[in-house]
Amino acid sequence: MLPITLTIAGSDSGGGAGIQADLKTFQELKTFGTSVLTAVTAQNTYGVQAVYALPEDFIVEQLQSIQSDFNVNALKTGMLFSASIIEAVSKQLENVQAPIIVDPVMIAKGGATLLQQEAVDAMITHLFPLATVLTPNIPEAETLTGMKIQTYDDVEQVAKKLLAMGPEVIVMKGGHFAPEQQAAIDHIFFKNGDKLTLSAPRVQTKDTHGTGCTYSAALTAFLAKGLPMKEALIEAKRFIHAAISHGLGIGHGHGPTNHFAYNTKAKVEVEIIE
Ligand SMILES: Nc1ncnc2c1ncn2[C@@H]1O[C@H](COP(=O)(O)OP(=O)(O)O)[C@@H](O)[C@H]1O
Ligand SMILES: Cc1ncc(COP(=O)(O)O)c(N)n1
Repeated sequence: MLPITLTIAGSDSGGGAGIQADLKTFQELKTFGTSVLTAVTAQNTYGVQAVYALPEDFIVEQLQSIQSDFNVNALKTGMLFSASIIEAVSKQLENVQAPIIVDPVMIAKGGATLLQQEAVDAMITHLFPLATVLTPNIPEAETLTGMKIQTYDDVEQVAKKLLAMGPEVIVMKGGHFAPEQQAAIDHIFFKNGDKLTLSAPRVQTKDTHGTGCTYSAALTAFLAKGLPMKEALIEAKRFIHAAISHGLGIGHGHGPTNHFAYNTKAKVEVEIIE
């Protein structure tokens, strides 16, 4: 049976992030992608020009349509925008057995708000207890904990605080951390105390629109296919690294990543430190 994946996120008209990045990634990884739209953005590689959030009832309606027909093998959340959307979605996910990957999307690379300030608490209260994996970038992790991250020690302390909020695994994504380093390093912390560090060469490029969405979608797809957690994390890192390394030169601003690359280009070596 084809694994079924689900993304609950916002639409990016420019096709590089949000629902579009997720579905492209799900498809490349040979899973059957389904989607629940929370908001529609007018967006391109320059930034977000407008945001239109959908009514909570209609978001729940979409989710019910999927839940009443499909056996979803893994799902992710992306842009959830408001506290009321988070509450409605979380309620609907309460009895889900499949892995839930929460990408706590807050601010687009161009600075547009994708999560209202007062929604941060709702996310912590309602969604984090349901999360299998949480994938914050550094600014998101700082906002969620109210702590500053400057050193590796800070990364670990913040991750511990996030683990206490409910998720089983915290992926502290390194795209924004120590940009002077030659590597893009993700530090991963597990509830049982295990740690995993995944490092890949940092690519000098401005085409990083949708990296977080694409990464969490790849992780969702690999988990849907039944890979054990650590293998899924390693393959997701390979997927995003290939996508960033082979930019498509699309648009005039911060371009999208290449969702084809994992399947069409040589695989990069990810350094694994356990
Ligand atoms: N320039 C880069 N070169 C290689 N990998 C990168 C680069 N920027 C981000 N990554 C990787 O992409 C993934 C998404 O990270 P990040 O950019 O921090 O997330 P977000 O898009 O949510 O801000 C992580 O695995 C990170 O290490
Ligand atoms: C609809 C939508 N969802 C999420 C993002 C975040 O994108 P990025 O991965 O570049 O931070 C975005 N720009 N638009």
